[in-house]
Amino acid sequence: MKTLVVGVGGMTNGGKSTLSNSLHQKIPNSCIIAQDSYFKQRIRLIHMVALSAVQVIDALHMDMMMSDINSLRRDPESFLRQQCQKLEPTTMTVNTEVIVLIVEGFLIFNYRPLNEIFDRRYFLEIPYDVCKRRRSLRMYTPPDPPGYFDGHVWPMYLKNRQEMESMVSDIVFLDGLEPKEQLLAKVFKDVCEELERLRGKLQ
Ligand SMILES: Nc1ncnc2c1ncn2[C@@H]1O[C@H](COP(=O)(O)OP(=O)(O)O)[C@@H](O)[C@H]1O
Ligand SMILES: NC(=O)c1ccc[n+]([C@@H]2O[C@H](COP(=O)(O)O)[C@@H](O)[C@H]2O)c1
Repeated sequence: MKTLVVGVGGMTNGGKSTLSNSLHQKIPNSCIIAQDSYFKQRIRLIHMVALSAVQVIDALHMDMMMSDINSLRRDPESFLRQQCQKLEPTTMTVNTEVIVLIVEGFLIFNYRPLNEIFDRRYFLEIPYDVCKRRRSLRMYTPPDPPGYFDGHVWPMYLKNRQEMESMVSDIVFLDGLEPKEQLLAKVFKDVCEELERLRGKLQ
């Protein structure tokens, strides 16, 4: 069984989870692995002053994330049977030759081993003021302290983005201001075309 791996990256509040969940709903035999589920526990509990450390790849258990992704690619059926509590609810029937794995997160393109396995890469971007407003409406654990967005989140986004652009070139940038339905239609069409190509190759 072949896995088509779709990366949905982007800045905080760019709309990654929204797009990934809608894609998952629309694509039979798909599942999501979200980078947010791999934050280190120590970082979650850390005192506010150290929150800058949260915006970097070292704050995440990328080894565990890779291990889950590799297990899923090796044997989707048994992986999903074991992990169904941990992953997003799945529309998987598994009875297929290709499954679509949607990997979403704010630093998915900043980790080389993960980067290498994507068949398609998308990056959702929104302007500074929209990002700041959307983020101010969200409640994180731990919550953002005052001044956190301008002091850490935005500067680290700029730094991580620069690093990403020096590492990867074939990213499709998406305007996160576009209506959700429009973004979904665009990516869905693209993924369907890729699936057709892949199925053609497998025959
Ligand atoms: N295309 C869009 N247009 C307007 N608002 C959006 C869009 N996509 C997501 N949102 C909103 O932005 C906020 C953050 O979306 P979310 O998908 O959780 O972002 P991320 O996973 O990138 O942090 C949510 O309130 C969501 O409803
Ligand atoms: N889910 C967690 O355990 C956790 C822990 C620390 C920070 N965060 C925040 O999550 C953000 C990334 O997620 P979004 O891209 O969904 O905003 C980071 O900017 C970080 O501040 C999440």
